[in-house]
Amino acid sequence: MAAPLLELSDVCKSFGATDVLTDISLRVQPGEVLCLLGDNGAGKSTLIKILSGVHQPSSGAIRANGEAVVFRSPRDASGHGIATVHQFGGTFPLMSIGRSFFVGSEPTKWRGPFRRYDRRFAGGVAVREMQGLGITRVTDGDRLVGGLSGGERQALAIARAVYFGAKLLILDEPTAALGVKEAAHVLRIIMQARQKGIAVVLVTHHVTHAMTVGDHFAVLIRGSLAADFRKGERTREEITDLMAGGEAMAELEAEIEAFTTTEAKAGQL
Ligand SMILES: Nc1ncnc2c1ncn2[C@@H]1O[C@H](COP(=O)(O)OP(=O)(O)OP(=O)(O)O)[C@@H](O)[C@H]1O
Repeated sequence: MAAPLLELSDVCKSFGATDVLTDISLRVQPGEVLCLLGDNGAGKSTLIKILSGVHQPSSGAIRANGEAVVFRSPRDASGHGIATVHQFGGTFPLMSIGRSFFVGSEPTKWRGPFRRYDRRFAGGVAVREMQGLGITRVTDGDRLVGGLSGGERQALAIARAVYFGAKLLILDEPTAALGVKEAAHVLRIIMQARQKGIAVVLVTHHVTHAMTVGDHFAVLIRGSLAADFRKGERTREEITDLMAGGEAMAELEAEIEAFTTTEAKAGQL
């Protein structure tokens, strides 16, 4: 079997005296969707910041395609084909779709002192790539990003990452602020990326969304890897329990049961 696209071995991260991640070992294979699950504060953001070069591990190792790597900056990670898309697509509301698609590597036309940003080319490519992801309502690359819906912005950011050669997409809560239809569309786009052999690390609180597209699941509890399993190995209830730390859900159920019993007794008096 080929070396994993990305492999973490015993990665730990502390901020001062606070241990945020402890001994995280994980593998991401090409064309697989790894869902990173966990309650608030479990360490998901810290872990994806390590994968994307924003933070460096305090200890442990990272390998990309079997070779030891150190991501000192997001640029290092993107040099290895790792692209992160944040909740609102990380796009610029006051920029046109074309400009936002090419920001940092604007295409130009003409030469020497006449060299200009090629607005038509940029807009055309951005629209074509978004349409390729099923966003057919966007037909004008000069439209402002601010006028796009949340799902369309996610699609723009994903289309951009794929166009520039991402091999691993990190999607941070991509469906959190979306309605049902838009969320479904973003999940479809994730499946399209997967079909192209792109790996996806999907951070989400939505167990249903994770179960719809995930091949591989990692659950973090208080900075440790509480479970690492593949599709079909756990039920929805087991995953929800794990995410809530198990006892929390059991306690809540017991509380609700006690409350219902008391209410029922009071009603009988
Ligand atoms: N720079 C930092 N300095 C100190 N502690 C930090 C820092 N960054 C994160 N933490 C702590 O690490 C823990 C994990 O935070 P993190 O943001 O990674 O969790 P999360 O799983 O992404 O949570 P959420 O789902 O709420 O975004 C939290 O207790 C947080 O306070």
